[in-house]
Amino acid sequence: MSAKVNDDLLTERRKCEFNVEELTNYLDGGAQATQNRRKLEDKVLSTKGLFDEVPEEYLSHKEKYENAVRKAVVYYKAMKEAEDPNQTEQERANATYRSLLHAAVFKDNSPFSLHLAMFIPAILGQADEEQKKYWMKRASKMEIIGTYAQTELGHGTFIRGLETTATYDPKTEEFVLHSPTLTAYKWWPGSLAHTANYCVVMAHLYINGKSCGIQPFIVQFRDEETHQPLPGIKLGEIGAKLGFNTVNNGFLGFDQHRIPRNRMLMKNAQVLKDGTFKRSPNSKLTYGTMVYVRVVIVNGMANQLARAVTIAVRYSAVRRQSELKPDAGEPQILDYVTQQHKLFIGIASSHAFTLTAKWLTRMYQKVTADLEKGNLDELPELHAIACCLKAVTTTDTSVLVERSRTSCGGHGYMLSSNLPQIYGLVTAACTYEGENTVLMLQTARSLVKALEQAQSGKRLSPTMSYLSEKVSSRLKWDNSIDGIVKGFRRVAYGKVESAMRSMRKYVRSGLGPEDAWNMSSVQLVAASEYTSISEADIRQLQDTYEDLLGKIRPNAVGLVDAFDFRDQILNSTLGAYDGRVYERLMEEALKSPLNAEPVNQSFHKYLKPFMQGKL
Ligand SMILES: CCCCCCCC/C=C\CCCC(=O)SCCNC(=O)CCNC(=O)[C@H](O)C(C)(C)COP(=O)(O)OP(=O)(O)OC[C@H]1O[C@@H](n2cnc3c(N)ncnc32)[C@H](O)[C@@H]1OP(=O)(O)O
Ligand SMILES: Cc1cc2nc3c(=O)[nH]c(=O)nc-3n(C[C@H](O)[C@H](O)[C@H](O)COP(=O)(O)OP(=O)(O)OC[C@H]3O[C@@H](n4cnc5c(N)ncnc54)[C@H](O)[C@@H]3O)c2cc1C
Repeated sequence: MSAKVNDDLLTERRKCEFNVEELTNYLDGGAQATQNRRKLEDKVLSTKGLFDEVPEEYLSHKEKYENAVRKAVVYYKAMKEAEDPNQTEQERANATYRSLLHAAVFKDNSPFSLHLAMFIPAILGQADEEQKKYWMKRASKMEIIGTYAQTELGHGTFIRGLETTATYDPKTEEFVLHSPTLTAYKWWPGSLAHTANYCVVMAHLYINGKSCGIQPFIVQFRDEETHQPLPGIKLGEIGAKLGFNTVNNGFLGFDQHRIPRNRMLMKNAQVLKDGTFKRSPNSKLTYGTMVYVRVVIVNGMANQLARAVTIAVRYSAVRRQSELKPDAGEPQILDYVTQQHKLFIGIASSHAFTLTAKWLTRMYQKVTADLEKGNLDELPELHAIACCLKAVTTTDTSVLVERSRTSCGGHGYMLSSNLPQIYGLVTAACTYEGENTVLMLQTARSLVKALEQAQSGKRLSPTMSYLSEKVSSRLKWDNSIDGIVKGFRRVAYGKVESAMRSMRKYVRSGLGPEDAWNMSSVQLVAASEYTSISEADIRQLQDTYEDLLGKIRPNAVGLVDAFDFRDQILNSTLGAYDGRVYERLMEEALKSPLNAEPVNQSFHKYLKPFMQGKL
């Protein structure tokens, strides 16, 4: 018999003014896609051994990792077995695109996440056809587990400053990988410490003493039978972190470690047997895996934000507190306009990020197809837009998830609410795959070039076209949709123009271009933040903001129900569909090992002698 649903939630669901299932179908890409996703979730989540008897927050650092590896193998097998052979690749991708299935199993991400998120994409994007065929067979069957090892102890942002060397030895037709300094150690790659046995290493290639730039190499670093580190390889775990504590981020040092010539991934650049180096058509093609993951991150943010606001909105419908009017009883905290202001922007932003992610994914697929035909024309724009959207969506999501947590008061601070863990996951994305400030400056670099082109009369790409609009500074915009769009474009134009004017002022004062850039960089970052506003996203804005909040209020629970996250995926005492928050908070509290006995041994060992003055 299912538990009784909280009365307030029942009332909220009765007063919803739209068809929740229709919105769920829209978000999934159609009723069939919803059905496929639910079928996949049913199958996988019914697998034995996927869930923790003891909440993982009560395990040690080592136990958490070992438990996560146990679950990862069960989960991966369940996902493989659940695949519907009659589905197309696209249908399969759609079924997982919106699903946060892994979140039901891993509150703090999986030790396999880098294998799927970067190792396989790096092979697909950087290997030549023969290499792709061999390595994809092994990687897709999980015969090997890989990661992506680029960041070093001393360098993360500045890829051209990476110190790991790969020196070609034509006599043996091998590369010698070496970490010349401590700061050259690879540091951060997920799964690197104890899980993976292969990695794609980004290293500085030298041939006959000449630098050939940063190139990708596929490197085995653990024996496939014994899992022992190979000779010349130093490995370890980097330690406890704010989050990602089951991702097994590690360090790796090379000591003159030799690999065969065919282990350099040679889709873009090649090294022939005699050491002849054939350059890539564009050295930045080596950075392609990062562009791909930045695109994936935008969609990931939409889903994680939807999860957090689902928890917070449902809790806000159940929680009653304080007094809005005398003698009227305690209201639902969702009736406070401040609470609506905190949470409804999160619902809207999640939808905006979903639409943006779909648009960006289509752009990525088009540019990638062009690259296969040797057409690199739109690569710079894809890079600039991917940098901007990754930075803006991760920053906004981190702010909005933290706001969801604090809007739930003390219970939002409980790990059993899952809001702290979701925050830990999303805030990491402000740093990984390119720290956000650095990425915004990459976008700024493209904006400045575009404005210079516009001022010399050249045509601009669609996403930069606002820089060529002769927009009168005396523009009067009303609060119609078109007026708001025009307003954003005017502000965005003004910010780029102001940053550029500032740089020219510094150059006229005698500064070099690099120092002028640095002095104007705060303005340049601000100018980039406006690139991601596009007409489609803000067409829904209405005249006045408070009116809009009032219109959304009766539909708030319906809107988050439409995200269609099952309780196992929310993994939250505050966000369950039935709203039994207090019973769930108590159930989870009683799982604490400290509650196994009424008097803890520390009383007799320390407290009692201390209070009796005997310590
Ligand atoms: C909840 C979300 C789930 C998502 C799933 C994720 C799960 C996995 C979890 C964690 C994974 C994390 C993995 C990592 O973090 S991997 C390491 C990531 N590291 C980085 O991103 C490093 C960032 N740094 C850079 O990208 C570069 O150093 C740089 C900042 C771009 C600078 O590069 P460089 O110095 O070489 O170039 P310049 O600035 O001099 O610019 C020269 C021109 O090159 C163009 N450019 C630069 N990069 C690219 C690119 N990627 N593609 C195309 N073009 C590029 C640049 O625009 C300049 O062009 P111009 O014409 O202006 O000269
Ligand atoms: C959870 C997590 C998982 C990760 N997983 C991986 C992985 O699997 N594989 C991998 O290779 N890496 C991984 N990383 C590493 C990540 O890619 C780097 O942390 C990131 O690229 C930033 O580099 P850094 O940490 O060296 O910071 P730095 O590059 O030292 O930057 C430090 C600060 O300096 C500022 N700064 C640096 N350069 C500039 C500039 N040009 N202009 C203005 N400001 C600047 C930045 O804004 C930043 O705030 C992971 C990181 C995290 C947090």
